[in-house]
Amino acid sequence: MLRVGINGYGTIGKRVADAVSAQPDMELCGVAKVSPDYVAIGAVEAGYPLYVVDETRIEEFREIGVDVAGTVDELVEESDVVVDATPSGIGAENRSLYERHDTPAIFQGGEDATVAEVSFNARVNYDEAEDADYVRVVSCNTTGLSRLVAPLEEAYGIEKVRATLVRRGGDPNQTGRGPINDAVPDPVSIPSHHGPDVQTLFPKLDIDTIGLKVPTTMMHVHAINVTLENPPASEDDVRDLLAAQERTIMVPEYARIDGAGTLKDMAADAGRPRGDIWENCIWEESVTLQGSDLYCMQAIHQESDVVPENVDALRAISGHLSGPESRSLTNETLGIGFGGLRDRPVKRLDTQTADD
Ligand SMILES: NC(=O)C1=CN([C@@H]2O[C@H](COP(=O)(O)OP(=O)(O)OC[C@H]3O[C@@H](n4cnc5c(N)ncnc54)[C@H](O)[C@@H]3O)[C@@H](O)[C@H]2O)C=CC1
Ligand SMILES: O=C(OP(=O)(O)O)[C@H](O)COP(=O)(O)O
Repeated sequence: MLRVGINGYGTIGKRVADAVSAQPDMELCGVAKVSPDYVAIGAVEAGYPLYVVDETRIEEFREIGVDVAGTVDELVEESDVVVDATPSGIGAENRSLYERHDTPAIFQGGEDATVAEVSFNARVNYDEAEDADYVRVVSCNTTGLSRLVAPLEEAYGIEKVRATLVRRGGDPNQTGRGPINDAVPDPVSIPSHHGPDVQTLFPKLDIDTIGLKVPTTMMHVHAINVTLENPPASEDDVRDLLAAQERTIMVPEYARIDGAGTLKDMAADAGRPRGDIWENCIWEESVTLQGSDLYCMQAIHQESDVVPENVDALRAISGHLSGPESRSLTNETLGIGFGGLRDRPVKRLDTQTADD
């Protein structure tokens, strides 16, 4: 049984805690939190031992009826591996804490690549994490790009990737975030951090990324052009290749899903926890081949696509299951593969009787 501690219990931390709890080979030792608030109450209601980051605030937790199991130091000592899901930059500061206890750690994509020995995606380089003590799961957009690049690179070879990332302005609970009524180049300089980040997984890949932020909390949306070295005969071959990927959903035209909002609505209807969508959602109609240029658009749920990657990173770093075994166990326990759509035929609306 792998004993896992979560340091930083926010958007990513609470989802990883739930995912770890669902694994038959893992035990959640507890979660560490800074402030006594509704999220702390939720952790205790979920039955997770709660540890405090700042010892002087223990009484504040007790005042709102939250039992404290100990300090973050104790959590790190008790854990075989820690998932650090603290805000960008704090993870790097925490590395000395993990070193002091000789506890391996998984960091998140908000940290620089230098925080860990390996930047990680379960589909791309699971085996590289096996000898590491410190691993970084790449950011949500980078995870989404890498899941798309991996099968295309293997099947056709890639000459060049150009991707425009329309990034959600903030998460639903980030009330202080903007933009409110704007579309903001972010960053205005090119490339955004995502291209170099994808290269931490694919060092030889030629990729340019451009980012901008828009006022939505739903999902990120990517518009992507990949120049293939050996393009297939038809774009249906690409659709079939992408449909066969474990953490990809092809969104068919007949489902009439016209945007990120409808995807989120479907996830809620399907009863997914928090309306999460762990998979890349690629609009089937957007997959277009013009000579060797492939185009497509995909939506990435920023709050959840890295969650299965964290679970696999935990197994990779502890070395007790192979990549395929870990991915398949993670997919099965979380329910990855979207209810109604995952196993449906790839089919265009114009081949059906239009009733609309
Ligand atoms: N939210 C997103 O869309 C995604 C975030 N990430 C990355 O995941 C990491 C965490 O991001 P979020 O979960 O969004 O942040 P968040 O702000 O929702 O959660 C971070 C939590 O850590 C706590 N915290 C702050 N300082 C701490 C400390 N010293 N020790 C322990 N806990 C501390 C905060 O109070 C908060 O509860 C970042 O590196 C981010 O870039 C990666 C993919 C997607
Ligand atoms: O990892 C993320 O995005 P990113 O891949 O654009 O860095 C998350 O959506 C967090 O992004 P944020 O830095 O806008 O909070």
